[in-house]
Amino acid sequence: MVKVKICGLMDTLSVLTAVDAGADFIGLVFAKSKRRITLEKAKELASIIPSNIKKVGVFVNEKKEVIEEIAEEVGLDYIQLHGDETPDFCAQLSLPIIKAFSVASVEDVEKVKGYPCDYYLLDSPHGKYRGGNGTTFDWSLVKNQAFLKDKMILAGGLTVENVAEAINEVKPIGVDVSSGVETNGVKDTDKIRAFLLAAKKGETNGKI
Ligand SMILES: O=C(O)c1ccccc1NCC(=O)[C@H](O)[C@H](O)COP(=O)(O)O
Repeated sequence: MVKVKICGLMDTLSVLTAVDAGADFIGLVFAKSKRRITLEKAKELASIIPSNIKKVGVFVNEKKEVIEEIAEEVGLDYIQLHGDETPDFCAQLSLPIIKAFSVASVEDVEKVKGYPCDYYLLDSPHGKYRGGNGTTFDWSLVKNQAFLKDKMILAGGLTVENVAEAINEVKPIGVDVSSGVETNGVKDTDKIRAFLLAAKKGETNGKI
């Protein structure tokens, strides 16, 4: 079954809803964003996430020492790098890595090759912030690419309305959402449940 990451959670009710509705990854944003949370809040939210659900810390061009200190304090399972981090930088981190890439061209997809990481999060080109902008990209750029198959988390503008279509068309190993489960910029528990239901019903690439 496809894995689902719900990103940018900032409050207890949203976290408990994502946990109850079957999320596989929960993303906590430590980068410049309207969804950025403090270290204290992150520790509080992390403490109510069961260990089978992976806690992902999202960073943009952050120092290795800062990432490692936050990861240790919060108990992160994955580091999501959403900036211009190099393959060398990814290799230096001791935790599992999700590397995010903005996809607007075939060349952008080619850049993914050679990155040492556990998952590639393929996202739309960034807007005001490096992620979480709620826009889709051309999925045809990333489908039928053998080298992406086992590691691809599809992101960018996914919603309850388009997530099943996205899964069927692209066949990623996972999907990620932030804006699509919000109402007026705030996480919406009904949308979190509906998204997880729609995503988990979608087809998979048979690898999970
Ligand atoms: O979500 C943010 O505010 C954010 C800010 C800076 C860097 C990354 C950020 N989010 C990372 C994510 O994984 C988002 O879920 C992803 O970009 C998709 O967002 P959306 O298009 O809003 O579903």
